[in-house]
Amino acid sequence: SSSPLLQHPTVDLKLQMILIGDRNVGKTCFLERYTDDLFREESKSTVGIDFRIKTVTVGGRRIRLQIWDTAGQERFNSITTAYYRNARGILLLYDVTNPESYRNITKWMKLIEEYGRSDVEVAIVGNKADLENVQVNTHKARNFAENCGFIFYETSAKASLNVDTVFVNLIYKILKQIPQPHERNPQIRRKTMTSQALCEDANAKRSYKCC
Ligand SMILES: Nc1nc2c(ncn2[C@@H]2O[C@H](COP(=O)(O)OP(=O)(O)OP(=O)(O)O)[C@@H](O)[C@H]2O)c(=O)[nH]1
Repeated sequence: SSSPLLQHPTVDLKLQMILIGDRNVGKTCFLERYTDDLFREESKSTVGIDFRIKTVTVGGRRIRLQIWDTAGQERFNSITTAYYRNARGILLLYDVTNPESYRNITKWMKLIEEYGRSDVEVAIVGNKADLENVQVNTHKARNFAENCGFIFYETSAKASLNVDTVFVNLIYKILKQIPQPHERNPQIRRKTMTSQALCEDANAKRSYKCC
């Protein structure tokens, strides 16, 4: 059996992310577009939890992503919330043609607050933006997300709109919290640690109560 280093000779970092949101908003399709660049009209409802792996290079760092896809049905919450605590990034999806899925964002945020890491980075994602009968106001949704300090995008898994962009932006935000591994130069090391300490302080003060 080879060492983990030999198995992943080029990976600098492993990150876990999780997709949450109401059933049928397109979480599985969104993830499949990202990892396999495909789209299914007949996507099956997720039972419990599933994951996919993707390796990407962001900011010059090779990152192995483990991305969890959860069932939107409430009866699975006791299973899926157990995966929140290892996730550095959460993608909270709603369907732009379904106002109820947007209103339920606050319910999902309560679960993030209860089960997630205090320094988790969140993206609010309005999916199915390819459809014509959009019912959720883009500006209101964006304002809401940005007031919470979250990333915001409208996306389409079907038309392949902004799917990569959401992940890249989220990864950049997460990387800001993680010191670079070039710790040989003490000058750089001190700087990195200071900025990380500042980040941690800012995160400690952050609360979703603003929303
Ligand atoms: N038009 C359009 N349809 C989409 C898009 N994304 C997903 N769908 C459709 O929406 C339906 C539900 O997609 P899923 O990915 O299974 O939804 P989910 O959020 O994973 O659902 P659960 O597993 O039940 O929580 C499927 O019929 C998809 O084809 C999109 O961007 N545009």
